[in-house]
Amino acid sequence: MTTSTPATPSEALGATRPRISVVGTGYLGATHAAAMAEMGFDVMGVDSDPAKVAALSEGIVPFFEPGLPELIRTHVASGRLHFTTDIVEATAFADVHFICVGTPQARGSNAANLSYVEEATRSVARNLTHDGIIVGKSTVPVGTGARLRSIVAGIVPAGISTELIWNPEFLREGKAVDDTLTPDRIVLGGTTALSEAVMREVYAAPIAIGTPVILCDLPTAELVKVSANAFLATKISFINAIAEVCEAAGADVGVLADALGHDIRIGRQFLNAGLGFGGGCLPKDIRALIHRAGELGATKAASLLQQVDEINMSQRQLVINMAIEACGGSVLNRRIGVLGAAFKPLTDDVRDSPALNVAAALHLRGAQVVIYDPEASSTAQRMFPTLTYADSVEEAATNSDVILVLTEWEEFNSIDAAALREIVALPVIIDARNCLDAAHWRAAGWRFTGLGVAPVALTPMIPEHNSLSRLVPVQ
Ligand SMILES: NC(=O)C1=CN([C@@H]2O[C@H](COP(=O)(O)OP(=O)(O)OC[C@H]3O[C@@H](n4cnc5c(N)ncnc54)[C@H](O)[C@@H]3O)[C@@H](O)[C@H]2O)C=CC1
Ligand SMILES: O=C(O)[C@H]1O[C@H](OP(=O)(O)OP(=O)(O)OC[C@H]2O[C@@H](n3ccc(=O)[nH]c3=O)[C@H](O)[C@@H]2O)[C@H](O)[C@@H](O)[C@@H]1O
Repeated sequence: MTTSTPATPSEALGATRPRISVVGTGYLGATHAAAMAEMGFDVMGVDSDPAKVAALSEGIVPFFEPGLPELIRTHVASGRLHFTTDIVEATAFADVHFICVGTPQARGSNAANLSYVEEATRSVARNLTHDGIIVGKSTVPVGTGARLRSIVAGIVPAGISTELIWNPEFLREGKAVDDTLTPDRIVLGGTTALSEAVMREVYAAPIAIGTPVILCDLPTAELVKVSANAFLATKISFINAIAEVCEAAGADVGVLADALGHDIRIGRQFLNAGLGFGGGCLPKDIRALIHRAGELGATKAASLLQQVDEINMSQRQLVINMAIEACGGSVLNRRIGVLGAAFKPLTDDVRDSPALNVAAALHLRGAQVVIYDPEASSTAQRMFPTLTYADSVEEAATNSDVILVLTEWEEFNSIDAAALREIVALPVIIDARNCLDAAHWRAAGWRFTGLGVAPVALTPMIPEHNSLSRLVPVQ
């Protein structure tokens, strides 16, 4: 890199202020590009999908993410944010190149498919026209950064200096804008003094409000990310395992989770028992970690996470079985109203959605499944075109033999249970996200079942040999 003494870190890259490229403008990249523009940088988003680039260039976000369309429109209009399909244009424009392409689960394996990350990194490196920093943001198995470094070293044009560092992302869909503008932490793996200084300039806004910066080596940065997702997944499977005990013992997992959550060492978040986790990240990230840990001979992590995955997937089967049972042993020709298709509320993302998994499985068993989701009907329709989609809760519920609540959209809390009872064939509801007020539904005459709570009809069991039992009045 430039050896004279630069006034600012970005001047060392030959820029007055680093200009940013974001390669891959999906859920992560589009949000990151918009947030960088919001922080005052000139940004070019690059995507190989021309339709996505065309939409984003017009300020249209091709997926549902609260607050993102406004941010994109603002900065497309301000001229700070551009989109292109041309990597050559982006490498000529920018000094800091964020790699934000997908790392899906490989077909037929638990491993991550790294072909997109590798191709995106290669295309940046081979087209560099001036010194720059390549910043990996995609979630990758440990060891990927080191491998990419050697690839980059072999193809970067002569006379150009570049560094490759890793800066994993922790945003949640549905809260992506806030999470990007005000992250919990900024992890920087494998930086030199120069790249650290440039990244501190890039993240000056969140750093100024106290966001901690964690500097570490490349493998630690890669592992922080997948461990965070693995821990969140473990918390969810833990509570779902305890939910099974609660149900068997007549306890209430919701109350239990609230009580656990008061212990700040545990915390209440990610202790909602129910249908379990899905989405484009948690499932594939724990599987990639199982695979990588296995390759590294780290068998304890692999076997722990294997259990987490198995418990999680068994929740989907549990709900399928509950629906079959509610229909008297077979769902053939029974009408099932499904509320929710997205993998969680506030998104239209249906990648590995537990809701769609359950809905499709029941459809394959001969049920007439009608799905309503406030935002995800179109994405769900693209993935499962043979299922039937409704425009409202009422349409999905009409003549149903059972209703399944599979995504906890806020809207479902304001359903008038009494009015809905009038239009169903049978007033039976399974709340697989434990998000509804059971008392409200039962009072309106519904047979209501949640997960991790004992069936309401059970009478309390008091062992005869317990002398206190004589003191308990018989109801
Ligand atoms: N979605 C999320 O909430 C988060 C995702 N991540 C990670 O970020 C990465 C991206 O995830 P998503 O944004 O969800 O995926 P996505 O599938 O929504 O977006 C990836 C984008 O990259 C584009 N692309 C692929 N190869 C390309 C190339 N060579 N050049 C230019 N564009 C290319 C695709 O067309 C697509 O638009 C993954 O590793 C994921 O694990 C990390 C944190 C949060
Ligand atoms: O790597 C990623 O892509 C991201 O993955 C998750 O974010 P996200 O996939 O958007 O969704 P979460 O909010 O984590 O929810 C994941 C799944 O867990 C389920 N969940 C969540 C919480 C809970 O208590 N119970 C539960 O079943 C949700 O319904 C959902 O299906 C992480 O929370 C982010 O920090 C991370 O950046």
